[in-house]
Amino acid sequence: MMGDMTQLGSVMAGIMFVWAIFRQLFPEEFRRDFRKYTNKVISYIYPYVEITFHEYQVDGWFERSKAFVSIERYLSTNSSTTAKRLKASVVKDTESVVLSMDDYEEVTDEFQGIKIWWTSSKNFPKQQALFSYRGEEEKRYYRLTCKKEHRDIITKVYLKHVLDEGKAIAVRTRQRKLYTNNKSENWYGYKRTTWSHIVFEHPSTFDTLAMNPKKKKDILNDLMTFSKSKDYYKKVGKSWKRGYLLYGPPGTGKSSMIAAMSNLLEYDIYDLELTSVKDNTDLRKLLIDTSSKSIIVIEDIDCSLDLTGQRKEKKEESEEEDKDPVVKKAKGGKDKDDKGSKVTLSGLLNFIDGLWSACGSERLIVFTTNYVEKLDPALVRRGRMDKHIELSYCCYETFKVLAGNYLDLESHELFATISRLLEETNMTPADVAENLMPKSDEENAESCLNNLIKSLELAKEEARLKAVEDAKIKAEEEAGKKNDENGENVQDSDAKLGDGQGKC
Ligand SMILES: Nc1ncnc2c1ncn2[C@@H]1O[C@H](COP(=O)(O)OP(=O)(O)OP(=O)(O)O)[C@@H](O)[C@H]1O
Repeated sequence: MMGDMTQLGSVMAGIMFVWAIFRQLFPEEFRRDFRKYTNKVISYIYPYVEITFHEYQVDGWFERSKAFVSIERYLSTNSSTTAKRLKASVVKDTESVVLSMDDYEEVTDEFQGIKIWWTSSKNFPKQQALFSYRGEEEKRYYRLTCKKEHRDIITKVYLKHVLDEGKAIAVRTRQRKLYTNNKSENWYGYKRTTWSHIVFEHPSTFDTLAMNPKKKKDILNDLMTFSKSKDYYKKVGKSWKRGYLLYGPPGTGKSSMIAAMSNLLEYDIYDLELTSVKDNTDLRKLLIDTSSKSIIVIEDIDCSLDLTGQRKEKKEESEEEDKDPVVKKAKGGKDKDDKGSKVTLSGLLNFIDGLWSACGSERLIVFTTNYVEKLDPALVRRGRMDKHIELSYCCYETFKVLAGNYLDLESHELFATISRLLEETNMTPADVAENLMPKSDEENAESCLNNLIKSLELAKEEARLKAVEDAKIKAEEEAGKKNDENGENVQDSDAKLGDGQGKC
């Protein structure tokens, strides 16, 4: 053993000696040329092609290359069963463990009968810098090797397949987020609005959503067609986005539908609070900061800003405030200089379909309102809000979905009474759902249905009394008008929710 060690030591010493002589005799330039030519010769006879994908792009210090990330995801599904050494990492966005092949591992892949070898490796920095930055750290890379004759199919078809598949895996495994905008101030006092997010987990789906089945199917088809229409939008020269206007009384399922849309398409949600947006520039910045595959929601658009179709009148009122005719301070009217939102209708229209709106793709823009008739027609015209969806009071079809969800009931003898009562009175799906929920262990499906019947009868009676009261007030007003020779201006009371609204 001692003898072997001595022998090995003398061999090593010999090699070092020869290397030192070689370095002295042949300067660095010569060695570089030598390497260049040997590489050339080898490339003639070497039957393989190698493509390297670095983790960080030359011009991107801190951002990992998208191709590298996609390949990592793609290989993680492949390599976790074939590679012998795996590396586990927790992905920040998903907080789930992702297994990928460890450095210096090799896995093989097969595509259309072609064999492809993937290796992972890293380069080390030449010297350790005092202040390390991205360029001086270890540089990881993946290397693809394939036979020369397969070069075309690998570069033109296989790589696209890997990148697409990697992206799809990332979408499948990511956790969706719910973003909201807040005012923030950086260390030098500059105020701007930024997005903050939480993980989005909402149980609402199109299965649990109670509405007319035909209408639901139509919306589902529309959404699915949209999500698969990338090429179509490109062909017709439109940016890949679609506007939805959801309107109806409170508690009819507008928010539930947005959650169901997000769960169906696996999109993030950006819940935009317009009153916190300083001005149009701020709004544009927020838009640029949104990602693709997302739903941008502005809830209660009629309350967010005054966009009620009275632009001309507002123009006169607000001329001193701003040159733009529709500048209006946020609801609650705050000081113009600082707190109030100066977002204008034109700013909002630009947000929806201006040039900037084309950055990012595969996006839904959803407005919700309880008072559709109050919105400026320009805001909701087709092309901007492509699909107008009315969510209305509970009808029998809606009730049947809720009864299935809440009580596991498909039919019951009390259904006929409920059907009749629903035709005679207005009750939101939220209220129907509340009545169907068992409140104690003693309650069963039948007692819940009876609770609903009682509530419906009560609501019917209340509506009758209110109608009598309204008729009385109206009659008094008419009489007052007649008596008043000067014709005092009596304002109409606000339209009551649900009056004249259809169901389903
Ligand atoms: N169509 C529906 N299908 C299933 N559940 C519903 C439906 N409508 C309302 N609900 C139930 O009522 C609750 C409130 O509904 P939701 O918040 O979606 O109504 P909304 O129309 O957005 O109300 P608002 O205008 O006040 O925001 C939901 O959490 C859900 O449980």
